[in-house]
Amino acid sequence: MKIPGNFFLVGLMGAGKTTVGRALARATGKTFYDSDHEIEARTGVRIPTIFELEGETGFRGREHDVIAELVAMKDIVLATGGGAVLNPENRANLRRGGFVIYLRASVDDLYLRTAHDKNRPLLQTANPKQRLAELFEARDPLYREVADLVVDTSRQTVQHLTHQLLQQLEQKAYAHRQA
Ligand SMILES: Nc1ncnc2c1ncn2[C@@H]1O[C@H](COP(=O)(O)OP(=O)(O)O)[C@@H](O)[C@H]1O
Ligand SMILES: O=C(O)C1=C[C@@H](OP(=O)(O)O)[C@@H](O)[C@H](O)C1
Ligand SMILES: [Mg+2]
Repeated sequence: MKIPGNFFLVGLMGAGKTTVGRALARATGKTFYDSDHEIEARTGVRIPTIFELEGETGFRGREHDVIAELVAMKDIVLATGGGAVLNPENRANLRRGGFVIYLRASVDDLYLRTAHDKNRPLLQTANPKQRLAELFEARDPLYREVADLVVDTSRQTVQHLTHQLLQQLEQKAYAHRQA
């Protein structure tokens, strides 16, 4: 069954937005985008380099512009960066442009999934688990504010999550305001 519209994934670092988003795009026949990958493709440098050269403010400006462009496209799956929801304009753009899925996970799981990775500048601190807990506290309400669907990803494989999402989206997407 072809499910109409765009799907946008939000959630913290390590929630699986990039991984599940890619699998969901493949399963639905939609085109996959990742706002971080798009920023890297356009600038020719990795995310940590943008943070070094332009600070978080510079990165957020680029993220805003990329998201504003991508939400206007048709039939895509977009994995956003974990901080995309901080900007009210991004939140409005995401809500306007498609069906928003919040991938949720425990701080323990988020930590295990991101601990090895040096490409997340916000977690290069003395206590990354504590940082994740603070970000969870600050952002969970914002993810909930934009979400049409909240999915708990803890102790679930990417394959199972994708299957579960497909089932729920087939049911819900038709009733969605955008359909
Ligand atoms: N449901 C899951 N179970 C186990 N590992 C996962 C799951 N989802 C993602 N991962 C792993 O966690 C890491 C971060 O995933 P990623 O898709 O980059 O998250 P995000 O884009 O939300 O930051 C990757 O190594 C990925 O393979
Ligand atoms: O949470 C954040 O503020 C960020 C999350 C990252 O994306 P992922 O959520 O895909 O890791 C990336 O956009 C950047 O490092 C900032
Ligand atoms: Mg990602």
